This record gives sequence, C-alpha cells and structure tokens, in this order.
Amino acid sequence: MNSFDLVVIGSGPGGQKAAICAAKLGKRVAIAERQKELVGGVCLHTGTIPSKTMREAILHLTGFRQREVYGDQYRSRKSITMDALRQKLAQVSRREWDVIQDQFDRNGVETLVGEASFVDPHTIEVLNIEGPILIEADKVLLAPGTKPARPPHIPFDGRTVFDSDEFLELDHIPRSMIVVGGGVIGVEYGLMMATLGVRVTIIDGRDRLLDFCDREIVDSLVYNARSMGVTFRLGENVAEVRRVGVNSVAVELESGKRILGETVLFSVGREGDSASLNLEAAGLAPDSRGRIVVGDGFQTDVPHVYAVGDIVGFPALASASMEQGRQAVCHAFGVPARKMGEIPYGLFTVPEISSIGKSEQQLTADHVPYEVGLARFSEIARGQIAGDESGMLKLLFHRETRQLLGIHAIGESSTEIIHIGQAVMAFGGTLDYFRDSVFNYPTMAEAYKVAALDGLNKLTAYDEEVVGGWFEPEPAAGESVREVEPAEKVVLAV
Ligand SMILES: Cc1cc2nc3c(=O)[nH]c(=O)nc-3n(C[C@H](O)[C@H](O)[C@H](O)COP(=O)(O)OP(=O)(O)OC[C@H]3O[C@@H](n4cnc5c(N)ncnc54)[C@H](O)[C@@H]3O)c2cc1C
Ligand SMILES: NC(=O)c1ccc[n+]([C@@H]2O[C@H](COP(=O)([O-])OP(=O)(O)OC[C@H]3O[C@@H](n4cnc5c(N)ncnc54)[C@H](O)[C@@H]3O)[C@@H](O)[C@H]2O)c1
Repeated sequence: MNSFDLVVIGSGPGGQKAAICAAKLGKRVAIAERQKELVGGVCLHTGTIPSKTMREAILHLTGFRQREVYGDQYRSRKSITMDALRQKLAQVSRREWDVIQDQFDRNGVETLVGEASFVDPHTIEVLNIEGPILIEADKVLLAPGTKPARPPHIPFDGRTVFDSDEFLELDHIPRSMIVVGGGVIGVEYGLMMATLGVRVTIIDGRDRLLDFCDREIVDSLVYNARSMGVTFRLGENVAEVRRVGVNSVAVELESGKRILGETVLFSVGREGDSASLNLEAAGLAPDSRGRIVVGDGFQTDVPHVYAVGDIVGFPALASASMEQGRQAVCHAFGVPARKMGEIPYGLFTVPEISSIGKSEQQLTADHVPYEVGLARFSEIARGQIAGDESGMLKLLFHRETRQLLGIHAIGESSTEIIHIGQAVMAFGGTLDYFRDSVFNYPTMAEAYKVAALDGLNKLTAYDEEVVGGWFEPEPAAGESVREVEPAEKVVLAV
C-alpha cells in the first residue's frame, strides 16, 4: 500500500493550497478528487470562476458599463444567448485547470481520481471505475466542500426549477426568473439576469437582504436593482413551488401571495458534502448540515485529521478556503503561522459591493465613537470614465484616534480597491495616511483620498463649531508632533 505524509480529499481552493504547501515543506502528498479529470472543485467548475466569468460576459455583451453614457436602452449586442454567455466559461476553466494541474505536477503532488473515504483513521480508499485503491496517510486533510440544499418537496428538473449548480446549464435566457433565497448566490445570479432584461423577483425569509453587509450599501444595491426592474419579496417564506404546463412555474408564499414565472432559481444555502467520506471510520461525525467541526489550526477532534473550506462553514469563501488550507498544513507539520486577519467580502452583484471590518450598525451597537468619510464615484474622474455614477466608498474611522474600523464600497472596482484599505487597517493605520498620500490619477483608488478628506472635514467642522479649536489628536508617547500648516487647514475645510 502506498503511504503519504498527507492525503488531501477534495481539490477545491482549500485542498489545492494545502497540498501545494505540504509539498513545499518536502512532504509526500496525494490529493483525491472524484470528478474525473476535473481538479478545481466547486470553485472552478460550478461556483466562483464560472459565475464571475458569466457576469463579465453579461456586462460586456449588454454594454452595461456604457449605459451611463448612451442611456439605459444601449446594448452592445442586440441578441444575447446562453451559448454566447457560456463561450468564455470553458476557455477560462480550461486554463485555470491547466494551471492547477501543472502546479500539482511541478510540486510532485500525486493526483488520484476517485471518491475517497476512510477505511480506518489512517487508511483511505479511493474508488473509481477501475476499482478501489488503498493508501496510507499519516495526516489527512478534508476539503470536500458543499452542494446546494435541495429540499425534497421542490420539483427540481434542471430546466424550469433549478439549483445554482444547474444555472450555468440553462438552454436559453428566460423572460422571467423567480429567485428563492436572497443570499449571496441568489442576489448575484438574480442581478446578472436583471442586467440581461429578465424580469426577476427575489424572495427571502429575512426582512433584510445580505444582513452581514453595511445597510447603506445594501440599500443602494436594492435601489439599483429596483431601477433594473427587480421585485423584492422580503420576510416571505415559500410554501410551494409547482410546475405549470411546460414553461411556467407557480410559487406560493406562506402569506398567500402567488407569483408566476418562467423559471425558478432555488438557492437557499448549501450543505456539507461529507456523506461519502465515511467519517465514522475515522472517529468523526458531521453536524446536522453535513459540516465538520474544527478547532485551532483547523484540526478536528481526531488530531491527525484536519478540515478546511466550505465543509467547516463560515465564511465559506474561496478566498478564505485557500488560506485555511495553508494554515492547516502549517499546524499539522509544526510550522508557525499567524492567525488570519480580517477577511474582506466581495459580492459580484451588479454593481459589485465589497467590505471589510465593522459596519455602521455594529459600531453603533458597540457604542464606538465613529465618523464616516464618504466618496461618491460620480465625483471621482475614473468613476466618470468607467460610467459609474452611483458607486461610493465609505470609510468608518474612530473619531478620536482616526483609526480605520470598516470600509464599505459599492460600484466599479469595489472588490479590488477594498484591499488598499485592508492593508492600512491591518497595519493599524489612520485616515491621515490617505490624506497625506498621492494616488495615481485618474484611478478608483482616489476615492480613498476623497473619502478621507470628507471624514476629516467632518471632524474639523464639528470641532470648530462645538469645541472652537482645531482638532489634532494628542501624540502618543515617543511620537513626534506634526505641525499642521494653516494653509492645510484651509484645504481641509473646503
Ligand atoms: C455560485 C457560487 C459563486 C461563488 N462565488 C464566490 C466568489 O465570488 N468568491 C469567493 O471567495 N467564493 C465564492 N463562492 C464560494 C467558493 O466557491 C467556495 O468557498 C469554495 O469553492 C470552497 O472551496 P473548498 O476548498 O471547500 O472546495 P470546493 O470548491 O467546494 O470543492 C470540493 C471538491 O471536493 C470533491 N470531493 C468531495 N467529496 C469527495 C470525496 N469523497 N472524494 C474525492 N473528492 C471529493 C468535490 O468533487 C469537489 O471538487 C461561490 C460559490 C458558489 C456556489
Ligand atoms: N461573492 C462571493 O463571495 C460568493 C458568491 C456566491 C456564493 N458565495 C458563498 O456561497 C455560500 C452559499 O450561498 P447561498 O446564497 O446559497 O446561501 P446563503 O446562506 O448565503 O443564503 C440563503 C438565503 O436563503 C434564505 N432562505 C432560506 N430558506 C428560505 C425559504 N424557504 N424561503 C425564502 N428564503 C429562504 C435565507 O434567509 C438566506 O438569505 C455563501 O454563504 C457564500 O459564502 C460567495
């Protein structure tokens, strides 16, 4: 029987980075993936990468970014088909697949095709059409991911009623789509379809959409969505979904409302894909949602078994899964690793939104004295060039120390520019950094400077009005005092 220092189950982002990291440490590593010749996981084949590639295709083919200039009716292509939207998916997936497979080969990671399960705590069976093979593992890392929740009473047929994995296979763009579940997936796909002119209704059991995001940003997203014709039914639960004839679906809500549509995307969350692992043979048990509980360093209750990625639950992001994989391997092989810092969120809605740190609602609940610096993309030259009139960047900072506490953005390049603030936050920086720095021009990054000046102006205005003096925090012990020129005061105050 072949034996390895580490056997990884699942080749999504968590498993991939774990395998490469262990190989770089000089360990013998095998990675098992049940999708034949399809390393990359949900992330590469049905989730992150295809959905973002499709979004880009929609924005491109509809000419969405040019609508501010040419009007709402502008389209760069008059008729758009699912096949046209899918054209780039295969190309991007194939290239990404090549990159991952190449990394495994270069680093001597053995790829095993087949479904892996525990025989005993240190023996793994990998089963494929050629039969089972047994391998021995000193340590095991589980990264099997999740699958869409599919309640038995919902009449899925992959055509009129489908889950998010089936979405990409639609044969045509429907005239209308009812989205059940306004979580990240439902809102991302719902708004993509609305951009194509599909009549979209989003239903969610909660009163507020995306309640982990800053409220003003979500309000702005909802405003934009409504202007594209999206209807929201919030605080409503679905009682029944019924297919009507060949091309219609009726959704009945518990409140008695009835909605008729051509298609239904059912996206009410995902559950751990752990059933095939035979966890009991390793002395483990999944929770009621199929997830695996981990402690420090992503170690399970069985010390040589680790779990990372969506299978461990929150935050269930490709971005975080990769780092979890690396951290788990460091823990397993005694390599020191820093704890993960604040995780940014990037929601590829239309328009995109992104955030890191605390929201206004959290700071208010915690009684933190904060102020907001705001930049509207309509006043950023690059925003005008990119055709974004409605985006904004919000910097939340401590009123006394000026330390950055949260960053929230909606609009063009939000998911990219968030990382500028992330770095400043990670190093404990203050708003002053943005005031004092020069940014490339014209770029979206300029929004940081505009927002910082806005925030500092608010402090100044308050101070001049209420305290009657110029606000400058007391220098900390050992810190030199920076003289503020009167001219600078004038610039800040306008
Ligand atoms: C529609 C959609 C859009 C998303 N968009 C984003 C985004 O924009 N940004 C972001 O950060 N995240 C996004 N996510 C989340 C992201 O895809 C996941 O967080 C990420 O894929 C989780 O990685 P993972 O390592 O847990 O493995 P996964 O990617 O879930 O892959 C797990 C792999 O394990 C394999 N496997 C399972 N059991 C076995 C077994 N017994 N034997 C062998 N192989 C097995 C599966 O076949 C699969 O290939 C999105 C998800 C979806 C569904
Ligand atoms: N850009 C990104 O980072 C990105 C994109 C897509 C997905 N993801 C990841 O994928 C995960 C799964 O996303 P998801 O959207 O499937 O799940 P989710 O848990 O985020 O959302 C499910 C939503 O469905 C609602 N819901 C549940 N049952 C309902 C019912 N019967 N009727 C009406 N509403 C109901 C819930 O209130 C919730 O808002 C996310 O947690 C996220 O981490 C990330």
